[in-house]
Amino acid sequence: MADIENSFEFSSSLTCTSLPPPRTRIFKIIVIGDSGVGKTCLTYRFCAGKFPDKTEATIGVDFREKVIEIDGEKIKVQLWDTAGQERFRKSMVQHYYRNVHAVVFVYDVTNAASFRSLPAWIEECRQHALGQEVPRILVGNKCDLRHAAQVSTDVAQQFADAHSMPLFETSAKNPYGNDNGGRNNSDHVEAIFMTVAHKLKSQKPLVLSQLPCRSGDTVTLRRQDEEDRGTWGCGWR
Ligand SMILES: Nc1nc2c(ncn2[C@@H]2O[C@H](COP(=O)(O)OP(=O)(O)OP(=O)(O)O)[C@@H](O)[C@H]2O)c(=O)[nH]1
Ligand SMILES: [Mg+2]
Repeated sequence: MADIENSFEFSSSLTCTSLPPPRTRIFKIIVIGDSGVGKTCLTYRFCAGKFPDKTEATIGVDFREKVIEIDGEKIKVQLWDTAGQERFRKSMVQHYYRNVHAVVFVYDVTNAASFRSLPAWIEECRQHALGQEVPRILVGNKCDLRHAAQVSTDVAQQFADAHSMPLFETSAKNPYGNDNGGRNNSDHVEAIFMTVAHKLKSQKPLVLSQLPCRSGDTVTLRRQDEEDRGTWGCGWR
């Protein structure tokens, strides 16, 4: 864990004599929700492009990364796939919420209890001082099992509206949703995470303030948001 946390540290200077090495912004997105809702499958689907053959309950947290390109900038989307089971998460929880850029709440459309748990997950975010400026989205997973749905889109949409979150319904297994009465109304997993990344990029444009320098001098690179309110926590590699 220490290594991962250290990797977020921002190297604040470079010399003028050499070109700056290419840096990649990292967007840390945590994925939370009850055990079994499909967090591992969703993150795997986005990063590996397929549904995993088999999953086991996540212990602590798993990390998955994917480099995407938006408007010519390469961005590393780092998904923190957290454990839904309390016994597998309690020692790790404080690490999840450090320097988070966005939160994805997941419920299972075929499991009403997982939907009813959402206020508790939102409360956990609040307890870890996650500000309102951190984008949140709500994802109803397993839409391929639409025939077994226990949570209607209308009810989920009302909840999402009440918490100012966009709602996406999807299936990590079959993003095209051909078991939903013939309609193709699932959001694509890829599109969901790309939407979050676009939002983060537009919210936090990269602004470098560079002091005048002579050859060999050290210049300071500062992110706009660091100037705004300390550090936003966006890592670089
Ligand atoms: N039909 C269907 N099954 C899914 C889907 N996503 C996940 N599953 C199944 O749901 C079960 C749980 O999926 P996981 O991704 O391991 O769930 P999780 O939220 O990571 O669970 P924890 O790690 O315990 O928190 C597995 O058997 C998956 O195969 C989906 O979109 N459709
Ligand atoms: Mg898991």
